[in-house]
Amino acid sequence: METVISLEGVTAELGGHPVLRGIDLAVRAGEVIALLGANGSGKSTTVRAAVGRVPITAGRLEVFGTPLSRFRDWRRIGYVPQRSTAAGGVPATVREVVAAGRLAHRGLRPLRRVDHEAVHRALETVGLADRAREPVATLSGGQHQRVLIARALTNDPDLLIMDEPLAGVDLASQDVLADTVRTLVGRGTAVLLVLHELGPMEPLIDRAVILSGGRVERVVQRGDQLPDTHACHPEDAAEPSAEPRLHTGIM
Ligand SMILES: Nc1ncnc2c1ncn2[C@@H]1O[C@H](COP(=O)(O)OP(=O)(O)OP(=O)(O)O)[C@@H](O)[C@H]1O
Repeated sequence: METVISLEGVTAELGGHPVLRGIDLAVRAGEVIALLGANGSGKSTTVRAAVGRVPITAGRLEVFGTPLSRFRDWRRIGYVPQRSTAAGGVPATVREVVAAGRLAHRGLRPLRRVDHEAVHRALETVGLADRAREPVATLSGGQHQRVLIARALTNDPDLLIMDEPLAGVDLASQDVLADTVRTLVGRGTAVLLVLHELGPMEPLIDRAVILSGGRVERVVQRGDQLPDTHACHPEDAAEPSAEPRLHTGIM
């Protein structure tokens, strides 16, 4: 299987402080990899480094066999950052936000039929084709998340990276997101997820990489015992939430 992304001994600093202290991670075509760990363990920084948003200070980082510094084929990677919204006060429709994902193809030229088809396909994948004409501002948090994922899917990426896609998302939308990931994996797409709770993603995860203090603490293969949530997020244990628990299974 092709290795779509590999990190070897990757280190990175933010604000002059070391944040990643030697991350090893490999994702192959069709795999679903979950990055887990306590708040501040370096999960977001790892995926941001993987898409070139945080410079690495040492180690090797390759995407599709090319060092990141020389990689140019960004259409092959879809990235959904943490805690963003699709609306941002802009009165755009769902279709317009998703169509922005085709800018890499079209620049500022008008969208062609093939672009519209790609947008429609992405909206169908996340179950929002029937909401295409609605303003994004009218969507729920979970639907927003699905719009952002659709935008990341418009170029049929070979690697989809999502930073906490389940955060603040209702259970019904979580199930839709899990179905979306299942569909993508069926097409051979690799998926790298930052998660706090596995929720309905759990049966899809091939490997969980648990970070601690900017290092890989351990790797858990599918079928092996995953840690419980409190082991990953001790701070969560100190403040039990009044919210109903997500169905986390072995997490
Ligand atoms: N812009 C920044 N400047 C300085 N330090 C930062 C910056 N962003 C993050 N950090 C620090 O880097 C460390 C890792 O942060 P990161 O966001 O990668 O963790 P995380 O595992 O994704 O956490 P969470 O689960 O809370 O999202 C933390 O100690 C954080 O305080």
